Amino acid sequence: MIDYAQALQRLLQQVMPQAAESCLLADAAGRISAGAVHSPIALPTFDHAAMDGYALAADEPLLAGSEHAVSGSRAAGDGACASGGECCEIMTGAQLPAGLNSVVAVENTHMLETHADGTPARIRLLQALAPGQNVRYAGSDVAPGTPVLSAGARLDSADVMLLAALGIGRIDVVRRPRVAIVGTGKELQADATQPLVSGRIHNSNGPYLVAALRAAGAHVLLCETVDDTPATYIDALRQAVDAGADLVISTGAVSMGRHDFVPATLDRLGAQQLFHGVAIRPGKPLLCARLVAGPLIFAMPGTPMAVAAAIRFFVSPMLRAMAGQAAELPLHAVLDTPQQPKPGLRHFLRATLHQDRDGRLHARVLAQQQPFRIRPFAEAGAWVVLPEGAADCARDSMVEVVGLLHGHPPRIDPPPP
Ligand SMILES: Nc1nc2c(c(=O)[nH]1)N[C@H]1C(S)=C(S)[C@@H](COP(=O)(O)OP(=O)(O)OC[C@H]3O[C@@H](n4cnc5c(N)ncnc54)[C@H](O)[C@@H]3O)O[C@H]1N2
Ligand code: MOO
Repeated sequence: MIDYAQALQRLLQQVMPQAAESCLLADAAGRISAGAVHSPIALPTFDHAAMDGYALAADEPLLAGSEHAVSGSRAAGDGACASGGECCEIMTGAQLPAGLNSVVAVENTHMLETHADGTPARIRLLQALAPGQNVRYAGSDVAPGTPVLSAGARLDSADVMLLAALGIGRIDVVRRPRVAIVGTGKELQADATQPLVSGRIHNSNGPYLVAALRAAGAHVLLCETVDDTPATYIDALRQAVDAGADLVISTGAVSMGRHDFVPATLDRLGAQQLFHGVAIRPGKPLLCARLVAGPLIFAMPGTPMAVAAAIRFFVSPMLRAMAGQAAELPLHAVLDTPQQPKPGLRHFLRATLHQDRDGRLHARVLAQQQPFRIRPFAEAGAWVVLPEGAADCARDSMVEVVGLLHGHPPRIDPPPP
């Protein structure tokens, strides 16, 4: 049986980068940038006032008590103009009239006279004014040509704000990987709204996979449930291929039982197997292959935590590589709960995290780690990863932690009482 690193390497050798597509900026949050973006303009776009007050020409500091004749008034949105004198009323955001270079806030002035229409005619400074004070200069936030987004970046709302300010209304993003899900098992009751028939269970892997894959940025094409016969499975795979799937995920029937037909069926279909069985817990019987028609198939064990681990530690790195994203950097935490992992296996454990008073991150591996248990997964905020050679992990040893899904940071809970 191969180890995790070998399995991942085989998988990543199969990566085919996703094509790019153009996306409206309004729809871009959560998408992955397909290329670097450079600023087409300066930000701010012109020198403008940071305060409501008066714009003045100050080659050197203007003294407190100095008096200035006011002509004109500028508001945000007014076009460029030349100054009509030594001082002009100005509002926050208004372009500085040519020839004026400093702004005094209105509360730091005293109005001495007004024009006939009530607008300011003469003011006195109550404080000294330094040259350039209260002016936001063109390009001081972003100079034209500055890189503002790198290829492979996941766009968040802050990126949307920046790109919108730069007037970028469309952006090239990586096309969402298209995924088809096929759950196998005659125990799965198709209609979740009906009371369970004897021997049947509700399908939890299907809805989990739809939610997790969508949260990971994938487009879920279909989520089918089939029984334990090769014919229905093959039919569902055909549907997945016809729908244009880049990846197919099936669950169940990959282990040693008499009804575990998936490995032999994929063989019969001529699928090129990358691996079947990885030295991990949970999820050891995981099978990965390339279907003759093109897409990769992850044939996951049916056990719920085997599915969750396969998504997090195999599918997620694959999706990142397809999107041109670098491998994730894990966090590290102090282990509060000693562990005795089985030698030779990489363990993926459900855990909660908290920070101590010194800001150090701590991990508590949840007590019930059997792979059929779903409740501890729902309580967990992170995965703890213990590598194959971890031996006994004493309390206070440092362990690797990652969020429950890629692109989603681990959840940090309040410290336990
Ligand atoms: N003799 C051996 N038996 C088993 C071995 C082994 O090495 N030798 N490995 C065990 C391990 S580890 C795992 S994991 C499971 C994997 O089995 P399968 O991939 O064949 O999966 P199934 O038997 O179809 O299902 C396992 C389990 O999960 C439940 N299940 C299946 N699909 C769903 C679903 N969509 N939603 C919720 N639950 C589902 C299913 O009812 C079973 O309880 O094999 C061990 N056995
Ligand atoms: O690999 Mo299985 O999920 O341990 O039961």
